[in-house]
Amino acid sequence: MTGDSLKKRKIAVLGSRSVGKSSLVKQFIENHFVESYYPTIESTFSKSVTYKGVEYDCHIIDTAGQDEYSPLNSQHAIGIHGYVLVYSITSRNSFNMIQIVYDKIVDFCGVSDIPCVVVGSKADLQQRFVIHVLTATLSSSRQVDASEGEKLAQANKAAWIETSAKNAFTDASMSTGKVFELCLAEIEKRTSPTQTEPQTSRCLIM
Ligand SMILES: Nc1nc2c(ncn2[C@@H]2O[C@H](COP(=O)(O)OP(=O)(O)OP(=O)(O)O)[C@@H](O)[C@H]2O)c(=O)[nH]1
Repeated sequence: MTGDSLKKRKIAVLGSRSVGKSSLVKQFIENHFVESYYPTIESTFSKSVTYKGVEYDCHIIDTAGQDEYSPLNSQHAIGIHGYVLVYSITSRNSFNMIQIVYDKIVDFCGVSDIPCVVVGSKADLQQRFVIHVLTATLSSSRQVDASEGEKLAQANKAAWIETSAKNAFTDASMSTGKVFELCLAEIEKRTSPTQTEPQTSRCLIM
């Protein structure tokens, strides 16, 4: 298949600082995990992904961490087909940011329904809980229950998954590939077969 015949899909990865956005993307693209933390400015990666027998040329934009005051960068809204919104299961604040970011995208794009997957990252830290219980130290690292993540996603008609960039290799249920498959599924649900540009009702004055 030539590059031209691939379906291009642009996916933006957004969320608070240090939730593991870059680690998720790096694990998916390069199959490795880095323990050290280097704040991201912005990076774009490409990968060809086959989903339901169709090959997609995915451009994944790893963005800088957001807070409630960060304005949505227009480059993270215009021409974007789908979103991966990441919180860490160990940070309640990062979970609260998901609705804020989602609402900013909806406001900017002027459409009420955007293709989106909500991701609870660092799910391996939940396993540390078990170790703590066994050693009777009883301190959980989890601050956000899976059911809360699922409920938030449902309320916004988004997909939801928990994952771990750290354990993606050793635990298939934490695969980072599944995140991007879910995102493609959300995009395809809302895309007509002839449509190449993402849906937006925003009027732009150039
Ligand atoms: N235990 C664990 N640590 C993780 C995981 N993903 C990321 N981390 C760690 O969390 C820290 C932040 O990860 P990054 O991927 O740089 O986070 P980010 O969201 O891209 O951060 P910004 O660039 O500030 O937006 C790093 O020290 C990572 O090693 C994970 O799945 N499990």
